[in-house]
Amino acid sequence: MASPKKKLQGLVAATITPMTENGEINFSVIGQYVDYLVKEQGVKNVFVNGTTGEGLSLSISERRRVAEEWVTKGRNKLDQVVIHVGALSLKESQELAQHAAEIGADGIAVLAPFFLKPWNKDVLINFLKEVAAAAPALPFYYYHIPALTGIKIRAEELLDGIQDKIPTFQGLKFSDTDLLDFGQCVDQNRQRQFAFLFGVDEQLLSALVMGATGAVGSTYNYLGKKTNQMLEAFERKDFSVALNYQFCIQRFINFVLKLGFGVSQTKAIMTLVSGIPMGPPRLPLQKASREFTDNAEAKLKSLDFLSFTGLKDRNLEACS
Ligand SMILES: CC(=O)N[C@@H]([C@@H](O)[C@H](O)[C@H](O)CO)[C@@H](O)CC(=O)C(=O)O
Repeated sequence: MASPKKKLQGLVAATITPMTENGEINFSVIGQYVDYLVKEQGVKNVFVNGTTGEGLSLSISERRRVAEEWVTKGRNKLDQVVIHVGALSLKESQELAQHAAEIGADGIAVLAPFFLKPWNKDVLINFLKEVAAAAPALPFYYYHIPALTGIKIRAEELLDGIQDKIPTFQGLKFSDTDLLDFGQCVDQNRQRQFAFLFGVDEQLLSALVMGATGAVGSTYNYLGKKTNQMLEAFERKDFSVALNYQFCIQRFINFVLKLGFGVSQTKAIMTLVSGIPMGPPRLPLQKASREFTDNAEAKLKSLDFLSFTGLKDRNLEACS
């Protein structure tokens, strides 16, 4: 069984994989990226090679190198580095899981294989179990993201008895809006010390009420500080302040969702806010348009999410 080390909690940034203009991974900025998350956003956990990190668009050797870079650069700075090792091939997933253990990662996460699909819970568990067994000392997280995998097996069902099959099972990364399913995962596992990590940033407050112990998301790369303020307000039971923060964050996410928001746009926003060049995404994704970035920048400024003295006086819709 995995050593019951520190529980993964609080905000976890779903990391972006920085790329150069010609589509190669830009390893050279990852150290700077770690410092930015810790110092500017107060985020000390990362989820590497997931959706935001374009993990499934990288080669296996690239995924290994990205994981190594985050573990190395995060040493003594980050609390936990969790590596997503899901793949369509069980062998590749096992190789990545073993590699994560060798380099000293703090945990692994796996999503459901989504081309040749597991059609029921038992088959999916068998797949996850084989991957987890390749890294028997590492905490294992299931990455539930049905809108992208097309696997609709409810997380509640999957969690039922999961530790009997996967002794290293430590938690769930729940990237879905079904709060009934999420709530039941928490409710039915109260006796267990699982981490329940919510993955829909614009709905995090509702998930905290349901018992989320943390959150993994793309926006914590650049809205980590604001979201941490929401978590702090929730902790001290100042719910109206927490709601105010959530509404503010929603105003931004709602705005960009209407423009068309995904990994490419996350890269553009993060470049703008952090000043660290994240580069373009890899095909089949397309670079965010200039128009998108300009609109996102104006919105960030109007919400006071990006320092800009010009608007401060009018403070159109600033959040505090
Ligand atoms: C579909 C998707 O990309 N969801 C994001 C959210 O953080 C999402 O960007 C945010 O809630 C805005 O909708 C995360 O759940 C993804 C994630 O954690 C990952 O990159 O692994």
